Amino acid sequence: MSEFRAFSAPGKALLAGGYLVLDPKYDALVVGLSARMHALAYPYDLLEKLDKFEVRVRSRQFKDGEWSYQVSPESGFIPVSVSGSKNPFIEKVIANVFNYFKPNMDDYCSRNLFVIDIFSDDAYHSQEDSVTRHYGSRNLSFHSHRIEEVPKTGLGSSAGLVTVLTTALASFFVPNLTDNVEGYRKVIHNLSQVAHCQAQGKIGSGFDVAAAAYGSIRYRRFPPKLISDLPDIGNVNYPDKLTHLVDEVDWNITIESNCLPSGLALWMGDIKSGSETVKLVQKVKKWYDSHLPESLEVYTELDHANSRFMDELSKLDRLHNSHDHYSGQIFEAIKKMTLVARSIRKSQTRCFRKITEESGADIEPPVQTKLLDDCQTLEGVLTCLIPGAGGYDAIVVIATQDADLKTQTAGDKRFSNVQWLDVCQADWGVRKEEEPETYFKK
Ligand SMILES: Nc1ncnc2c1ncn2[C@@H]1O[C@H](COP(=O)(O)OP(=O)(O)OP(=O)(O)O)[C@@H](O)[C@H]1O
Ligand SMILES: C[C@@](O)(CCOP(=O)(O)O)CC(=O)O
Repeated sequence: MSEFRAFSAPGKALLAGGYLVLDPKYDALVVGLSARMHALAYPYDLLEKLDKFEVRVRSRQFKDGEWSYQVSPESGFIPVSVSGSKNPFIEKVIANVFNYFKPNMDDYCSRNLFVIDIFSDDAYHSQEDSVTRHYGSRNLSFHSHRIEEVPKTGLGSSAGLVTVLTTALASFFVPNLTDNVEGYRKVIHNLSQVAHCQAQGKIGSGFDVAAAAYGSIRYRRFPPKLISDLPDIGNVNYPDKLTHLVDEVDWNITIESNCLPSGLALWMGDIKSGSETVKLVQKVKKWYDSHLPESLEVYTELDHANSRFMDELSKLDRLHNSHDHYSGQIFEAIKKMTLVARSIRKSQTRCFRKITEESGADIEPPVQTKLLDDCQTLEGVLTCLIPGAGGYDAIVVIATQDADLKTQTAGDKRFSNVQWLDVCQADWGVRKEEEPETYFKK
């Protein structure tokens, strides 16, 4: 195989199931976004050292955005940095993809250098201190800071990176993957979950990786033990245990396509301040354990509201697919959905406010409740919510397709902290991008 090829994976917004989804008992709804992470894989190249592989990952939109690692079968494919700088997500992808495919040095003796360029769409990061450059047929932001220093908008950049990099790197070992991503989606997903979990310190539910791999879905997590039980990378048993986990083990996971009905639009507003998910999760866990059995009742109420929300969206989606979009029945269904969505939001707000007050984790602080209430007054809005872990990061508004929130909120002081991101729902997961040459700098 000697062709250039490109892949991309979507960002995410968790619309229902925050915190609960950390427990394999509860479902969550996550939508894939139009903002995507891209990987351009170059043809094989030759590295002078014939007893090693080298993976060179370049992310040129960020200062010092280049990471090179060498691996060899003798050392259990433990990546060794040769560029001096480290990126834990890239490192774990390399370790797992190599341990899974176990390439033989002899088969790759003149093809042992793998070069991959990463591009991320603008909505993932704050655009301050950046310049726009034409890159191929795209406009991309180039930042004057290193990746870790650029503020994120919370769209799941690490999950997108891990998933698209896993796909691109795997395409060196399985030539037919490029034209058959669908056939390898499960392997890509499972390997990406392992790598992301290891890089992140095993704290997340994996909903962001699942959305990067599959797009908009109803998601129920795998038992965390599946990954924590793996031996350390480098252990002689690691390759076999990993392969068994990826190919044979039943992950007991739910991944079902569940997207927003096509007549509705998702708006995502970035708020000019942020929250730290890890700290929020720690506080909520502590609250949950110390407030049983009452905390279980709160989770049960939340879960009930979340399930109703997902079911109503699915119902509306089915109706949309079987009717003319302007039929009276659709208008009636949207009107009904608006009422149902508002009662669901009331219930969610009551629960999140209670958790906020009792745990000290600002999941839905009063200013955010007020902002959501203000959004609710805008024309065409069905419902609004605080995505993911909540806090001060972002809001999501679900509106009819003709509602223009940018125009409605322009100059309105109530929304002065909100920056509407240029994203919409795009419910497909990782995929091949046609015309990889459109990524080349002219
Ligand atoms: N374009 C990129 N190039 C290289 N590394 C990246 C890129 N995007 C993300 N990363 C890696 O992912 C890290 C950010 O991951 P983190 O999980 O903190 O953010 P996130 O996934 O965007 O979070 P959230 O779930 O809140 O959206 C970066 O510090 C970097 O290591
Ligand atoms: C709190 C949690 O349930 C959601 C976090 O979502 P986000 O990263 O804030 O989009 C954690 C998780 O599921 O990984």
